[in-house]
Amino acid sequence: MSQMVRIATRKSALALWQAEYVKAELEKHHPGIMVQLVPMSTQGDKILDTPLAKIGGKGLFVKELETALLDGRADIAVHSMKDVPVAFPEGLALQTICPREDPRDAFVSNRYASLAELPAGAVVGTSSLRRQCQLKARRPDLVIKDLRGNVNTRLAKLDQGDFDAIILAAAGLIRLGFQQRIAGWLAPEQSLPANGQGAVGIECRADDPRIQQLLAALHDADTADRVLAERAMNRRLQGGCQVPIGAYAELDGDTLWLRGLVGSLDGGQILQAEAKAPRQQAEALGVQVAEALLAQGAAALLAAAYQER
Ligand SMILES: NCc1[nH]cc(CCC(=O)O)c1CC(=O)O
Repeated sequence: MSQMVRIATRKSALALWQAEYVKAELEKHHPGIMVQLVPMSTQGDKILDTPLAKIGGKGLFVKELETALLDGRADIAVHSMKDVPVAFPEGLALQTICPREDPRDAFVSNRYASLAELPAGAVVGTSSLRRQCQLKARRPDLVIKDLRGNVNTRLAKLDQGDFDAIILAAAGLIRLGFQQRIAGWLAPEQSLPANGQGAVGIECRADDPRIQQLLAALHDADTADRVLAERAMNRRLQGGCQVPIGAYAELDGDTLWLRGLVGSLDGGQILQAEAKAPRQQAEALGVQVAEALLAQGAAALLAAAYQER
């Protein structure tokens, strides 16, 4: 009998792209396998009019998918690692991390070629506190407005003229075929990416060796070690909620280089720390960079960001 795998996925274009990608990879590595998508709506998709940080943060995008796994309605769930809370539920495993797409933030505008070209008072759309604080630190003269919705919705709002520019993850734009809309890339020095940005992870039941065996072929160890360090940093700094934190790791041979950032919402204060370690010590590296940020006062900034919501 042929193997069957059911993929729980959100219905947004990006989520469906990622699920189709995993389906195609499974079919490539395991000829004859049957793969089925099980699309579902999550709280994060239903509530579109409120800033994410106010309604409980990123976990809203994954909870329904995880329930489907635990109920046996699906075998795997495909996530943007950025949206997966750092505290992980019991009974589930997230061991498979696919090769990372471009992790940078992208500048998208119909009028201006770069951030530097934006005039004072220009309106920039982003809903991420991380992007907001780094943007305000660099350009306090800009007006930052909240921008929710999936990638297509955000582009539509830009095209309607609601914003002079918007900032989005390059990965989502590239995956959906909107690469030509990227006017400029923000280097990590300008906008340190979120932990896991650009990486797709596959979650399954912890006690499902059949599925785990099938997934092994899709795993990318380089991406996994980078994301492990990034998530360890976020975990040491707090829990799950949306906060102005950047965490970005690169690999040079077998050496991981992790950079971390915590900011105030108004961009008035930006704390930064970085360290290097052998890739085998990814988690310890994350904790080390987090502690360097805490030593500079990160806890107070995060508490203030939490209060303001
Ligand atoms: N928070 C929504 C979300 N989750 C993952 C991506 C982009 C793709 C990725 O980072 O893998 C996006 C959109 C964005 O931030 O612009």
